Amino acid sequence: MKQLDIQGISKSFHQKVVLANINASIRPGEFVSFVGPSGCGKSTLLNIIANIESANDGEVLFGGKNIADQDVISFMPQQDLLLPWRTALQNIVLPLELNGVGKKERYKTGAEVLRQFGLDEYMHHYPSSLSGGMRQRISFLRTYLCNKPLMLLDEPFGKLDAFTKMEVHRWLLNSWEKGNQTIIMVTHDLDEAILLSDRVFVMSKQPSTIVHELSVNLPRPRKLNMLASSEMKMDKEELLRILSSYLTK
Ligand SMILES: Nc1ncnc2c1ncn2[C@@H]1O[C@H](COP(=O)(O)OP(=O)(O)OP(=O)(O)O)[C@@H](O)[C@H]1O
Repeated sequence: MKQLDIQGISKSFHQKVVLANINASIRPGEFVSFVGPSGCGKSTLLNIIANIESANDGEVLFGGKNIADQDVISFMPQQDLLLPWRTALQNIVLPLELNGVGKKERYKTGAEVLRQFGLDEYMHHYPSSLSGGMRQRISFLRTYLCNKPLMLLDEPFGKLDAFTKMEVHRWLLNSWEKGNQTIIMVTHDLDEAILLSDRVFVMSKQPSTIVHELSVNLPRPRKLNMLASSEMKMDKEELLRILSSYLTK
């Protein structure tokens, strides 16, 4: 059963073809990643799914209907877009506020997720006094608290050090495996793509299309120690082989 259907998406900027006929079907509750060379159009594809950019050709359907007509997406873009006049806590509770959740309840929820992320000490800090990695985690939590059926994440953890990234991966796996949210993530980190995803789509250089689809061999529930497993190694070798063959073309 498919939930999200990306059908024949093409996109050009100034007569230059960036995306050329992208097709992918994603099941409800699936976690998929897109990887590919820098500048191949991964963010552009997410922007089109989120209806921030329009495609020149093709359409994106959710449940068989145009996704642009439905309120089903939460989106974490590469730039954190935190509101500078709001503290970390006030930033992450914004989606709850927009959904009419009362002040006491939204601050309680916000404080709890900040605590789980080890950021409670910074809850009353403004974005300008936070590190890039902290801002990225706040931005992720704000997106997560939108609680929509489809979450789009554009390089969500690229600024985190290895240790913090592991903690966030553990948290995300745990919370996502309990729910039924569909996630599409763009990342440059192949270990991250394999550890978290059900499938990894590989995109080629421009004009970019999907050149490979890896069905990840790791069982669910995923654990961080699977990073050292033979299945992980096998999947990573497959991705590296495909990526390197397209990089030289
Ligand atoms: N609004 C725009 N106007 C003109 N060109 C654009 C615009 N947005 C993106 N591009 C171009 O489209 C191409 C794809 O950009 P995009 O940011 O989608 O790539 P990406 O794969 O996400 O890159 P990275 O991995 O480095 O983040 C690039 O050549 C970029 O310059």
